[in-house]
Amino acid sequence: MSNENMTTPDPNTESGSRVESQTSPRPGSEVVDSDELNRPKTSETVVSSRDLDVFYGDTQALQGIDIEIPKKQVTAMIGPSGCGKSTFLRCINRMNDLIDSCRIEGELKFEAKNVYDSDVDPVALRRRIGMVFQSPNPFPKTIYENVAYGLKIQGKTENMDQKVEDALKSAALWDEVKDRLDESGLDLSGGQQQRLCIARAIAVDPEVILMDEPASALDPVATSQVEDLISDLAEEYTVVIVTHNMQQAARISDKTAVFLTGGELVEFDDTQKVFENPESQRVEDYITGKFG
Ligand SMILES: Nc1ncnc2c1ncn2[C@@H]1O[C@H](COP(=O)(O)OP(=O)(O)OP(=O)(O)O)[C@@H](O)[C@H]1O
Repeated sequence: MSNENMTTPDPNTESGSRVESQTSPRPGSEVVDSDELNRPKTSETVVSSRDLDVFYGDTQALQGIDIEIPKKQVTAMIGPSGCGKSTFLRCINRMNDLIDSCRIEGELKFEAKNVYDSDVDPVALRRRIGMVFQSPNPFPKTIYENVAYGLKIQGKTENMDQKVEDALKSAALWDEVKDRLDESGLDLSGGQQQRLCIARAIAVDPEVILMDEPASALDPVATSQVEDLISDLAEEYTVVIVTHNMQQAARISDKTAVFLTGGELVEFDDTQKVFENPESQRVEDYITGKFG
């Protein structure tokens, strides 16, 4: 993904939000454990926060968030509308810097470094922590140029064709577009456009990919393709995904963080544990659809 895109919030991340209605069976019935996802468990933490508070003006959006996000796994953030999921996601690569009223207290580390230290360059940070938004937002350029753009910005132009091909293959899009690389990215279907945006994000070889409801604008077939892709991506990258869809969190994530109203992180654990045997009654009530 280009730096421009990574630093430009898509307005759609802030709008059109909805909580998917609960359907039977309970989301936990679809939990797939990490072994089935073919991901070895790692205890290495890549992103962590300690006592993180976030305010928009006088309104507190997140309260005292402590979390340790493991490397090369999928971590899902779920919870009712307005509980602060997107706010937390945007803290990780400092997208909230773009919001004047936003103030952050506490610690948020990427690897060993507090990302809010004064010597951290947010643009450089966003090269290592890419982002994919709710609505696919390809540039009005060719498919090839969409993927090559970030590489060009970074001056990584050697073996460009191969890098573009590799990114499109990693995004499970190559076979569908290899004969039309010179066509506009905007001519692709919605699901293809979202995979193109994922290819754009991974072309610059980030370590973490943040995804804010990446499938919510897609039809069921495209959603399923993107879900499969997210699972595959975790072999190479750390993925943090915000989703309103609890079944989706249960299907594709290793870890689940449940935020509840008031900006509290109420539970964070293995996805299977959260959906099948949560510690908190409030989480149990939320995932069984008693509120939210
Ligand atoms: N730019 C902003 N300015 C002021 N308040 C904001 C801003 N963005 C979010 N908020 C407020 O912060 C709180 C958390 O919002 P956030 O978007 O992080 O929640 P969310 O859980 O992602 O919600 P949703 O699921 O509806 O997308 C909400 O009360 C919201 O109104």
